[in-house]
Amino acid sequence: MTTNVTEAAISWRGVKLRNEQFTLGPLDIEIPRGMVTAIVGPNGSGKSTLFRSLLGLEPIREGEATALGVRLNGCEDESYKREVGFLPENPYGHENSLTADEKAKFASGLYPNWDWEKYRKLLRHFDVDGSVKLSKMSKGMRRKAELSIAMSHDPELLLLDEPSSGLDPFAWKTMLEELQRYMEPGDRTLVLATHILEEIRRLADYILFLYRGKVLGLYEKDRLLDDWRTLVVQLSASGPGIEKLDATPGLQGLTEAGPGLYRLEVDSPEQGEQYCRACGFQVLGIQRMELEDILSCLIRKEEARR
Ligand SMILES: Nc1ncnc2c1ncn2[C@@H]1O[C@H](COP(=O)(O)OP(=O)(O)OP(=O)(O)O)[C@@H](O)[C@H]1O
Repeated sequence: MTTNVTEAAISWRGVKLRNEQFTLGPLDIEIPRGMVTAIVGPNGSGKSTLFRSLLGLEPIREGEATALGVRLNGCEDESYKREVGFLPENPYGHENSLTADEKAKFASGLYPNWDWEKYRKLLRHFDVDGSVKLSKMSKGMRRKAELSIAMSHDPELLLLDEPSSGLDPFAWKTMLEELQRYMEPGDRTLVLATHILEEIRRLADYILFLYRGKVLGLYEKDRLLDDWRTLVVQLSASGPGIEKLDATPGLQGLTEAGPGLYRLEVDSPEQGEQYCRACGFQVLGIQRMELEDILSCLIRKEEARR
């Protein structure tokens, strides 16, 4: 799968990761550079596994994977990791006894671009006291501290696994502001896994849908929300039958909503509507689709294929 963006920050070709219970892939994806990509998918679809593979924590044994131009299979190139910031889904237990400042001190030794001023500014903006032990912080406070640390070397690639988990609405707003500021120079790439639709609406340029370890699609968010519509169509007893509906241009999903009444999910609504009218069907309504409905439709399609 390719986007229309020529340069990719992350590129997978036939990548497969496997353990006893789970297979992720094969993945063929290009995540565009300089953009925000949200990875969206139900629990257990492989979002965190995918992040771990980018950090070398899950070995890639099949396929070709590159990130920031570096080949990741068997990668010993630590310089790549200096350009990456990572916020894991769950905090690391072995860091519990550290204060945020102590963890930051450790990180400052790993990242040549570490910026103490940036770190302090982020802590101030998030209202976190860096002298408190991570284990003594509330869940949200720790999240904010760890996010500040992940961003303080101004990484070229920022990977955030459910960053807003535990954040209150004010902290969430601060996080959005900081992430938007991070993207401002134009050459940074942010990839985040999230279940928060509002976060996707506000931040994402692209959406990568994952389901049961498979990619259902990589879409430009604005196009996706513009293009996908629900058409409600009434068939008449004397007119053409349901088999005609199956040929609707851009048809993604079709459900019966009542006697002779059908709900069509389409990704080319104008052609779909024209076609339905030309067939003599009555188009009773056209509605934009929400992200969750688009994801449900893609999942139903994938389930039908399995
Ligand atoms: N139906 C299931 N029941 C139990 N475990 C599952 C199921 N489906 C997948 N898993 C497990 O989920 C793991 C993949 O999870 P991963 O953390 O990468 O997903 P995720 O998309 O980040 O999920 P979450 O949204 O819950 O954080 C696999 O190791 C697999 O064993």
